[in-house]
Parts: sequence; C-alpha cells; structure tokens
Amino acid sequence: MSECKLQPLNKPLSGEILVPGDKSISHRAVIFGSLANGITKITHFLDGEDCMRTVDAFREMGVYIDVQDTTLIIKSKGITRLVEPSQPLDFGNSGTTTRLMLGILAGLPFFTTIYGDASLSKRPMDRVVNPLRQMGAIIDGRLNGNLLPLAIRGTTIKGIDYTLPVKSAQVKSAVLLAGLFAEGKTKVTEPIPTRNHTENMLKAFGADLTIDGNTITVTNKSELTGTDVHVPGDISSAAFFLVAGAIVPGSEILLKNVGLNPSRTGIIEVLNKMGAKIQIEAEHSVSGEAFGNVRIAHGSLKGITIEGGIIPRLIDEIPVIALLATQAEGTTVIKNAEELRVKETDRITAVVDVLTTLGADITATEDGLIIKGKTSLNGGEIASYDDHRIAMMGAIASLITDSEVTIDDASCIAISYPNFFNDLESIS
Ligand SMILES: O=C(O)C1=C[C@@H](OP(=O)(O)O)[C@@H](O)[C@H](O)C1
Ligand SMILES: C=C(OP(=O)(O)O)C(=O)O
Repeated sequence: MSECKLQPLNKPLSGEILVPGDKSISHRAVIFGSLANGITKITHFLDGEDCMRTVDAFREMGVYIDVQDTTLIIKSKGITRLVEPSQPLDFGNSGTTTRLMLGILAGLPFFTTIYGDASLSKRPMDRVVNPLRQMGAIIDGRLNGNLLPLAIRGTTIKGIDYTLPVKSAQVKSAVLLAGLFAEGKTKVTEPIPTRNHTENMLKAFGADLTIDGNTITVTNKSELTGTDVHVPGDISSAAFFLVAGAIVPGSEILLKNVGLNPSRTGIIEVLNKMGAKIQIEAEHSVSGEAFGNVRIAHGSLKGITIEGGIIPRLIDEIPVIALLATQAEGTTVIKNAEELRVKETDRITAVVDVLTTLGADITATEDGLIIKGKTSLNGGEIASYDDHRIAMMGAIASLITDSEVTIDDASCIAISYPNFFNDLESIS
C-alpha cells in the first residue's frame, strides 16, 4: 500500500507537459511488431505496467524486444515462428492485453494459460470468448470461460461476420486479430464506432483490410512486415491536466504531442461545449494518427448532457469529466456509459463514492451519472479502488479542495502514467 497525502494547491497551474505515449497504441505497436516479420522500432512508447504485460507475453513467445526508456526495438520472424509459452502468462491489471491476446492465441498452434490480478479476474471475457468460439476457438475457464484464468488450445479457426453487441474496441480488435489467422474473411460491424487504432495499424503493417462504413473486413495474411511506429501522447492521460487547467483558478497549461484521433477526442468536445478555454495548435498526422498541442486555461463552465455516440470516444475520461462537472454551473448528465461498470472497478460507484466524500452533489444511475454544480470541494480520505483513473481523478480533485486529501493507495497510477506526480509537480 502506498498512502498518498495531497495538500490543496492554492495557486494557478502553469507550464507545459509532454504527454506520455498512448496506452492503446503502445499495446498494439508491440502486438503488430511481434507478429510482423522484420524490425519494428517504437518511439514514445508508454512504459507503464499494462503495456509491459504485452511486452512480456511476446518475450515468452520467443520475440526479441529491447526496451530503452520509451524506445523499443522488436525483432521478429513473424507469426509462424512464435513459440509456446512455457509458463502461464500473467496479464496483471490489463484488460487490453487480455482481450487482444485472446484473439491471437486462439489461432496459434499451441496451448496457453492466462491469468491476472484480482481486478482483471472479475472482468467479463465472454464478450471476446463468444465470437472467438464462433470462429472455432477452444477456450475454457471459470464460469464457462467468462472469467480468468483461461486456457486456450490454439486451433484452426475460420472467419465470421460479427456485429458487436457491446461498444468495445477490445472486442473488435480481438476478432480482427483472430481474422489474421482465420480461413476466409473476417467481418466486424460496429453499430457505434470505437477507437480505430487496430485498423490503422493493420494497414501500417501491410494487412489485407477494407473498411466500408462501420464494417471492417480482414483477410488471413500470415506475412505482416515490421515498420516504425511513433506513438502519440495519450489523450486519456492528458485529460487529467486538461481538467486541472480548466478548474484551478488562474491556470494555463500547454499539453504537447497529444493524440487527436477523432475516435478519441470526445473530451475536447465536452470541454468546448462546457465553455472551457481550449485551443488546438500545431496539428499534424503520422501513419494515420493525428497529433497536436492542446492549450487549456481556467474559465467558467456550464453543465451539459453527454450521451450516445460520443461515449466510446471518451469512455476512460468519464471519472475526471465527473470532477470537471462539479465545477460547472448547472446539471451535467452522463448516459449510455454502462461499460464503466466493468472497467478496473465499477467506475460509476467509485466516482460517486470519491466525489461525495469530497463534498460534490453526484448521483449514480444505471448507465451514468448526474452531477449538480458548482460545488466547493472539501478534503477527506478517499479510496483509489486500485484503479489508476480513479486515483488520478482524486489527485486532481485535491488541487481545489479546502484541506488535505488522502488517497489510500495511489501506486496503481503506474498502470498508465508512471510519471504522473512529477508532471503535476512540474506545473504546480
Ligand atoms: O482497445 C483499447 O485499447 C481500449 C478500449 C477501451 O476498452 P473497451 O474496448 O472495453 O471499451 C478502453 O476503456 C481501454 O482503456 C482501452
Ligand atoms: C479500462 C482501461 O484499461 P484496460 O481495459 O486495458 O484494463 C483503462 O485504462 O481505463
């Protein structure tokens, strides 16, 4: 346990932060680099605990991966040369590693068992196991394969035509990755678009991919080719400082190198709609991924409704958006966010508990939150629920409380943002 005591700031935040690498893209860069033949160099990689689980999994399967800070060199001979892991794979706290690796392991000619920590062991895997079984995968585990640990006996799989029943990029990605090993075509249709980094990377590594509206089709191609990937800054990490800049009086912060893929920019739209002072500068694009700098300043905010198609475009930002809403005049309503209940913790319950302790007016609904503002916040003792996004939301809240905030255990922040407190310190 690492208890964390945070004092109120009582002054504006100012300065620049180079946002750490995007977690979703870092995972995928390791996956595609390991499946591809040749050398892949990844720069601005996120060396957080979750992405290192993906690195370790491929090292267990015989891939050479050298990690020097945020630069990775992967040397692989491709899919056909991966070897059976000699021990169970530990996926720690990482839902992305688990779901995406399931798609790969289903079609590889060996036996694997996978497990994770207490949080991951409660998260649903049937959303991935069901379509993979339709493709012919042989997977077993607790609750008929819904819960870790799972055992996968790789086998011959065949393509399917699958419409996503949940708004999940992890499920979409698992099926598309399995499609690389399957006989025939694999088609995935998503009624509501989710992050498209897998599709972008399939293209960059030379897969056979077509996109027609909301339907993505991939054809078996065992030969992907290594390529360099420059990872943009993680907008989900930037979100904590965007909210800090918007709510701490007098602040102005520049967040550099932020990934601005439209499937991820819901937080920018929310800040604009709430009336925040936000500007995007120096936009450019590398390998289909948009980058830019985002400038945020403190200003008055108003409550809004957040629902429908925007939800997957800001799903991980909702805890810190709830904090933002406590500082907006009027009511903010968040709907259609039922996926929050199956993240590292039930984030609807956790956010309500933490922000209520700090004096906010916030109510849980089945699929979201209702927040009434503007409220001043008090100090107190809060739980992180061992969830990095809840811990970072609590730390940002402490900037505007009237007295000390104690977080019971903030070590989970290393999952996605190992340098979080140093970056906060640098603008305080
Ligand atoms: O594909 C990804 O990299 C992710 C997708 C999202 O999960 P779901 O696909 O479960 O919505 C997100 O919450 C997670 O942090 C990363
Ligand atoms: C939900 C998250 O990650 P994962 O599903 O990979 O554990 C997250 O980072 O907020």
